[in-house]
Amino acid sequence: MSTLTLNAQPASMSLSENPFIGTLKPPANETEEERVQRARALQDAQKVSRQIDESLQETKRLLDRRKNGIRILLLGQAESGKSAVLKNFQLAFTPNQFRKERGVWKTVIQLNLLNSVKTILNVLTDNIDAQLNTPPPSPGSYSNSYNSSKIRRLHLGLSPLLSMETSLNKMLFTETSSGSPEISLPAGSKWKSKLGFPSVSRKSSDDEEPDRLTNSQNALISTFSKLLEASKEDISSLWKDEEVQRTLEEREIHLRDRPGFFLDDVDRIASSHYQPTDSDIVRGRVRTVGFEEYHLVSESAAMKGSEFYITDVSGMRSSRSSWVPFFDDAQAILFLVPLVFNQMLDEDPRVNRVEDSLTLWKEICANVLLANCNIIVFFNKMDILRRILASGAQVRKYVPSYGDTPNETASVAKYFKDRFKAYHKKLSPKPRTFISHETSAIVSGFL
Ligand SMILES: Nc1nc2c(ncn2[C@@H]2O[C@H](COP(=O)(O)OP(=O)(O)OP(=O)(O)O)[C@@H](O)[C@H]2O)c(=O)[nH]1
Ligand SMILES: [Mg+2]
Repeated sequence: MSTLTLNAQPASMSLSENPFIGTLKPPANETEEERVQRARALQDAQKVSRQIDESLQETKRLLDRRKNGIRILLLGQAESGKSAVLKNFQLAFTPNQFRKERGVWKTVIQLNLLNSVKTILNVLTDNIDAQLNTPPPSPGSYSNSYNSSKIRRLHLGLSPLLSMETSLNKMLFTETSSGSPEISLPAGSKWKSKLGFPSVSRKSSDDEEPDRLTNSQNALISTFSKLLEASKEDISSLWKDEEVQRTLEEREIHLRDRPGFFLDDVDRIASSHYQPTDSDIVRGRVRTVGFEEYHLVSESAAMKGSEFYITDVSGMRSSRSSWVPFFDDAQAILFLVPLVFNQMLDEDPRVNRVEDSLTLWKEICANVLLANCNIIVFFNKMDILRRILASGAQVRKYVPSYGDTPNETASVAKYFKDRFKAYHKKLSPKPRTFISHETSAIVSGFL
């Protein structure tokens, strides 16, 4: 480290030769008072010099330690599963630390659950509006069990919970510029500190420690949980209602494939005594804003002392230019590609998710800063791909070049793998091996 050796004082240099301290030499005709002042200034200067030396030593020690660790950068579009992979690393290498955070996920997961409820209510309300504006094809042909008065009653019943959800989101999370209804995480794990759990990340795009929640804010969280419990039956019957399921199907809204889906577990999650499981935490959705680096020191005896430095970033299109400073340091990049060929980007509903991943992939492959970096592709969300294909969706409808290739999981995965591999070969500045895995990052323990 040239800057370290340039700034450090050579051991052979005496204090009086030090140019910094040398300016404190006694002037001619110095009075006693001036001499005392100068001695004090000299002592202060020596103290500062020692502190600088110590901090340089500490920086060097940390840099050496970091060099021996495994430095991983997680990349991929928003919702590709980067934070889910990070949580899997935590679960695999630092399970005790991971489980200590269990409590802070309760509120997040309960808010995720309510987000799905809001989506259903919005769809039903839109549906009723549409029916009111269009006369039925034949009298009585709309037999909607969730008619407008039922929806209004449901809205009314859930309104204290919904308004409390708005307050909680404001209190704990960041509003995104995309206007997304999802909860967003202000630069990593700082929200966990708010909820009383000390941050474990090394550095992030927001290093300010937030204030802990006040008693009244904690009371709000606990009231929210109790209100949710009181609404459990309403939520459960809403989700199980056949008419609701049919409406969602007609509108092609597949809630199970969306981030933070917990409606199949209402009874368990909407209980005030609910404790999230490992799998719940991995599935919990909080959109990453900015970046955060996590330092993991393996807790297992087999890998004792192994260290990982994992950087998790936001995958939003508007955030991707801020990834570049991390390229220099990364030893390995895990590049997440969710194979959800029938989904569009939230940020731009005209852009297909897999096409966006391919565009991003080409840029990453061609980047000269990453010429020596190992890049591993995780073709993620394989469980969702299987569900999409089982529902009968045809790949060629969304990706015309797929043509008449069989519409089944293995063929679809191979087709996309071949495309990513071809660009990797064509665009890499130097030859390197293409490595990929098919993953479902919500399956805890997949690593
Ligand atoms: N079904 C399924 N869900 C997944 C999988 N991987 C991630 N998810 C879920 O998809 C959602 C988005 O995952 P995240 O890990 O938050 O995505 P991200 O890439 O960190 O997204 P940003 O922070 O917005 O950049 C979460 O609710 C995850 O639980 C998967 O393989 N299968
Ligand atoms: Mg994330």
